[in-house]
Amino acid sequence: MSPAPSTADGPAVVETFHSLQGEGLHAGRSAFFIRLAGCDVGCSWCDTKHSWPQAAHPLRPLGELAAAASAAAAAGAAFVVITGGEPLQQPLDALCAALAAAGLPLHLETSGVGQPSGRFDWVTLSPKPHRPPAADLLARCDELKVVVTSPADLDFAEAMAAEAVRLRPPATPGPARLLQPVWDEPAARELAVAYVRAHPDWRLSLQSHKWLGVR
Ligand SMILES: C[S@@+](CC[C@H](N)C(=O)[O-])C[C@H]1O[C@@H](n2cnc3c(N)ncnc32)[C@H](O)[C@@H]1O
Ligand SMILES: Nc1nc2[nH]cc(C(=O)O)c2c(=O)[nH]1
Ligand code: SF4
Ligand SMILES: [Mg+2]
Repeated sequence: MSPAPSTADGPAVVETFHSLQGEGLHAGRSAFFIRLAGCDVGCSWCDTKHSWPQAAHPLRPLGELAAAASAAAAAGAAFVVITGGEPLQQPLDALCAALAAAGLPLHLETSGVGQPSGRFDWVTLSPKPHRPPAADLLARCDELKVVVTSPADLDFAEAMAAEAVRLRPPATPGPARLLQPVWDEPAARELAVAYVRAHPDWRLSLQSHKWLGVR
């Protein structure tokens, strides 16, 4: 009989699921999600507050997560999304190395608060005004996805986009620019829609999974 898998080498995980990417430039594509536990960023409108206490969630063995990602790949997932909680609050090198066995691109959803680690094919940075992101994430991210609750968030979004460009070598394209209205607030939706209509560098990101009622 083989020994029970060790959890000592795995991260604390809230949930894993196979759905469609609901947000950002890859919205609408089949994706396997790994939601890591732990976040101390404290966004008042966070839709995942149950993920905040890391110790409330079980450690999952790396081999089990890699096997789940491989099964999702066989079932049609086009990429793996590591989200949370705040994924940068756990070390990601070993997790990314283990997930390579599934052969899927790895995407990261992060606020940029924490210690950058791991190797990713796509980085979504959703910076928060009260906890500015690490400069290396801003310099490397593929998309900038700013949650909009008030007009000040639009100024913050422009400042983050300008900084992301400033931190890159000359003539390097900046990240894709997305505004995501905070969920279920019509005034925030109107603000984001009006801004994108007048600013062609920006595009709207809706949390389409919530509109669809899927995970
Ligand atoms: C739950 S967070 C996890 C990843 C990471 N902690 C972060 O904030 O980017 C996933 C995404 O959902 C966004 N988000 C969280 N709560 C939201 C809400 N109520 N409305 C719209 N977007 C939200 C975050 O800004 C982030 O882009
Ligand atoms: N379908 C779906 N797409 C998502 N994109 C980012 C998510 C997240 O919570 O990070 C998320 C999520 O929770 N569900
Ligand atoms: S950083 Fe992400 S997970 Fe943490 S509180 Fe903010 S939205 Fe929620
Ligand atoms: Mg979500």
